[in-house]
Amino acid sequence: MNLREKYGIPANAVITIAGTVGVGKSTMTKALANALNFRTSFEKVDSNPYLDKFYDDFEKWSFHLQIYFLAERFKEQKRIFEYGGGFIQDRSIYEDTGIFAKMHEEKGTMSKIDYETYKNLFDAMVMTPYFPHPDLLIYLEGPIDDILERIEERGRPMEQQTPKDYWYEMNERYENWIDGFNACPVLRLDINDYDLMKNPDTVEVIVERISHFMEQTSHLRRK
Ligand SMILES: Nc1ncnc2c1ncn2[C@@H]1O[C@H](COP(=O)(O)OP(=O)(O)O)[C@@H](O)[C@H]1O
Ligand SMILES: Nc1ncnc2c1ncn2[C@H]1C[C@H](O)[C@@H](COP(=O)(O)O)O1
Repeated sequence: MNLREKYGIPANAVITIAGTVGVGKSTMTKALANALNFRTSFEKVDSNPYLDKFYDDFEKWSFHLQIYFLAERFKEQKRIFEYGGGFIQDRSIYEDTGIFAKMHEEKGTMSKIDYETYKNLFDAMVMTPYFPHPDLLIYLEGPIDDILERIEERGRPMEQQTPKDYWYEMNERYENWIDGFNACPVLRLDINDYDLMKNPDTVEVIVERISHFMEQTSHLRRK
């Protein structure tokens, strides 16, 4: 019996992993998909044609990048629901607008007109009764200094060259955003409560928590 069966997680569940850059979403996505025998939906970083340019010049490339991410995530969303679920998704579509686009608009590195155009498109595509929300959003959180260390260790040059204040501000925005998020049930996990790198078996504890949480919130989920 695999962990999904052992803990009664529905085979068609869609679980999305949210949290700031470097917190451990991809690592968690792989571990959970492996434990539950689910498919994965990853953000493509290396093949993103705008990301490097964006980090070089936020003002010039913010709009292009947001449109690119929106299209990519929407395609992934379609793929997930065409398979009938059974997916772990690395980052939710809600973070694009709730964190990134909003932050750049408020900092002045995305124009108000571009933001409005982007937001209208996002709302028309996503915030409709026809858009299926995930069954669960797992929010990863932890001390910002630990997260900065992880960004450093991972060593993506574009992120290394970005001032630390950018990551501090993003983390703060995440904490405020998650407190008001209500598109689907949220399970918050502290990154210091598990260590999937040193001890991969801790994934079972997380699966158990997911199972317990999904049982408690089953009345809130899509049928
Ligand atoms: N539990 C952990 N302990 C130590 N390092 C970790 C842990 N989880 C992830 N990492 C490391 O932190 C970095 C960022 O993790 P990643 O999963 O890529 O984050 P994200 O997808 O949220 O940006 C990677 O180098 C990864 O190996
Ligand atoms: N919507 C986004 N706008 C700007 N930058 C974004 C967006 N989504 C992801 N990113 C960036 C942040 C990181 O540099 C990479 C990958 O994110 P990660 O949290 O490491 O998976 O893309």
